[in-house]
Parts: sequence; C-alpha cells; structure tokens
Amino acid sequence: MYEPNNTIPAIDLIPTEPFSLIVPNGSENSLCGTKMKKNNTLKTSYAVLRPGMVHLKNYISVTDQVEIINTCQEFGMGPGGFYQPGFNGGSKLNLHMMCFGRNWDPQTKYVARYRCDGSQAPPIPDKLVALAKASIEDSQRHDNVPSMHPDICIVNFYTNTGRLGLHQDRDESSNSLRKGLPVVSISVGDSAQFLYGHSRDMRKANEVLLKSGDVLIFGGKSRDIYHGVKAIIPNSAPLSLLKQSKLRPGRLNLTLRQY
Ligand SMILES: O=C(O)CCC(=O)C(=O)O
Ligand SMILES: [Fe+2]
Repeated sequence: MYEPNNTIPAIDLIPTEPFSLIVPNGSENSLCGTKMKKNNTLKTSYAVLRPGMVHLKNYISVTDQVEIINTCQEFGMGPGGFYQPGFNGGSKLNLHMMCFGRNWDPQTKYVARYRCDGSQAPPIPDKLVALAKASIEDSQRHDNVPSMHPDICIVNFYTNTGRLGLHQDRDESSNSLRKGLPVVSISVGDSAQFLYGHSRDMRKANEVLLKSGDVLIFGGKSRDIYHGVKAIIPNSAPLSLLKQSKLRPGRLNLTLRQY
C-alpha cells in the first residue's frame, strides 16, 4: 500500500481537523489552575516505583514546560500535526496525537511512513532529545536504566475527559525492546492518574499521580510494563504555566523512545 520511496502514496487523502493546544486570546479570565508556592529554584525529588521505573518529580521548570507547549503547538498545527487516531472498527482514541521523528499510529504502528492525510512526522527537536537524555542520566543515579538515543516522540493531548487504556509499548524494534531501552514520559498541564502493573486488569494496577513538570522513565526490567491513564484531574495545572502558555484545559504528554 505504501511506496518505498519518498512519493506520497496513491490513497484517498483524509484531511485532519486542526487542533490547537492554546486557548484563543481573551480567555485569560477563565484560567483555572493550582497556585504554587513562589520559589524560583526547582525542588526536584525522585521515586523508584519498581526496578527500571523511575519517577522524577518536578523535574522540568515552568519556563521549559512553556517552551515544550510552544514547540508542540507550532508543529501540532502544521502538516503531521495533531489528529485523533482511530481503530479499524471506527472508534477513536480518547486523545489527540502527533509524532516527531517517525509516525506511529494504533492501526499502522510504525510501518506507514505517511499518515492518512499524506503527512510525515516532523523531525524530533534537539531540545527534547537533550531533555530525555538528561533525565535518563539522572534516573541512572537511582536505578538500573539503560541509556538510549530517542528517535521518536509521541505527543498526546488529553482533555479533561481523556484517558488511555492499559497497554504495553511493544511496537519499537525487537533490538530496542530486548535491550529494555527506556520510554521517557514527560507530563505538562493537568495532572494524570497513571496506572501501571503486570496485566491489563485495572483493579490490580498501581497508581501514581503525574504532575506538570514530572518525568517518568520505564526501561530495563520495566520496559514491558502495562500502563495507562485512568483520569485527568481538572484544574490541577500550575496557574503560572497556564498564564504563560495559554495551554487549554487538559494534559500534554510526550513519550520519547528509540526505534
Ligand atoms: O500519557 C501518558 O502518560 C502515557 C502515554 C502512553 O502510554 C503512550 O503514548 O504510549
Ligand atoms: Fe504507552
């Protein structure tokens, strides 16, 4: 179905609806978030959730989070930007998604170079690669996590009703999975109740709250962990982030991986 060279495949192109991360000008009064203590220094802490799974809390400054939002907004509104992925049966994922580096889609996985609208993934921004590498290095101070060089970044935006069922990230190359090369997950905006466990059974899963600026790394012995998002906590994003970025209500999540 897809041509091996760079020409766009001869399929009926389905345009995607533009999706903006930013609320329109003039909506400032309706910003609802959480006031943080005034403190210009980042108080980062960490927790090893299980072998190979490290939670770096409050790791990314508000300034850097704003830059991440602006980068995702810039590319998210262009070709290869946000769309709502669907399944064969016609149902849609409860989030908007885009990819940097290489396209991934729940139906076509990493096989298709082009999306159904004919677009390719924009290149992965250097700053995101650097942030992922720095967070892996920091996680390695606390636990056994392999190093990796990210070449894919999947960006999800959840509105406050968004969620994601328990799943494993198993579409990367067999080499990457065999070596347990980590997934680096960055959270920006409203907090998420994040589930992880040994099976798809939500009742048996553990839960951790991922807040704006947190980074979660799962690699090594945890690379195959089932994980998902149970719920987004409305109005939990830092007010300063919302004021500086105009991020719409909801949560932005970036997962960096090596194919
Ligand atoms: O939003 C999250 O925290 C997880 C996202 C995720 O699991 C994925 O994109 O594969
Ligand atoms: Fe995942």
